[in-house]
Amino acid sequence: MKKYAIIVAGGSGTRMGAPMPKQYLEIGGKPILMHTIFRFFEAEPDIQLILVIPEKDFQLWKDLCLQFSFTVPHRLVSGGNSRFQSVRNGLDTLTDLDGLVAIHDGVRPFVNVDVIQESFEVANRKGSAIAVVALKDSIRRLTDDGKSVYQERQYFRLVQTPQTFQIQKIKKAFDVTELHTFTDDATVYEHQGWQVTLIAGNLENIKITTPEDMAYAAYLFNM
Ligand SMILES: Nc1ccn([C@@H]2O[C@H](COP(=O)(O)OP(=O)(O)OP(=O)(O)O)[C@@H](O)[C@H]2O)c(=O)n1
Ligand SMILES: C[C@](O)(CO)[C@H](O)COP(=O)(O)O
Repeated sequence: MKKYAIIVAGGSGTRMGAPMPKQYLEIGGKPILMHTIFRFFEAEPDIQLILVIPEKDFQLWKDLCLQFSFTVPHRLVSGGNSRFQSVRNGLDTLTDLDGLVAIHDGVRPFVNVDVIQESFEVANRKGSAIAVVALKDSIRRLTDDGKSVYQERQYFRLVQTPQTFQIQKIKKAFDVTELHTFTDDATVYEHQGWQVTLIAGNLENIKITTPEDMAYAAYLFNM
């Protein structure tokens, strides 16, 4: 069973507000994206890696690979205007319908190797494997009339990536879905009437989003 990973990094990082898209910012002296790609290579050395970035950044990325002597094999695919479209562009390049694909945010460099391996193992058996973590805080739901309602947190999970699937199914789900407002791949899959399987993610697997996350990421890197 062949394994693929689509690393989506086609965003512009508006919430980070940095001079360049956050996926190219450095942690521990190396661009975030290189740490992320390396985790997948470490977990599955035979994996086929697909990196989705804006076409205008292809040269920048190639220059960074030279500058940092980054030699993990991967191929580049052009990003789209939304995360959904970037994932779809990556999936469109996959022809091996019998394989498995992990879809992962380029800005989650602290994913555990164990989580990646388990996601492939579970997706092979069940069709999908979605990394999630339990909440530590209490939560409340806001209502339209300006109030809030207590929620039982044991029924909730924070959803991370990787989200790993049998290629045939996730390709079909993305092909037939016209609504592009889904915020993750599990929801696109589920929209076909297929139930997703959850696996335990790791708490450090944060999505680097805002400037405070950079300081926390530096701390996690040095742990
Ligand atoms: N058109 C897009 C938008 C997002 N992403 C990727 O999806 C992941 C999660 O998105 P997010 O954290 O929201 O990244 P940005 O869109 O860059 O951030 P922002 O919303 O602050 O602009 C990131 O790795 C991002 O690069 C993508 O591949 N293509
Ligand atoms: C896919 C994701 O990281 C799961 O938590 C999240 O939905 C991405 O959201 P974003 O708003 O595109 O960053």
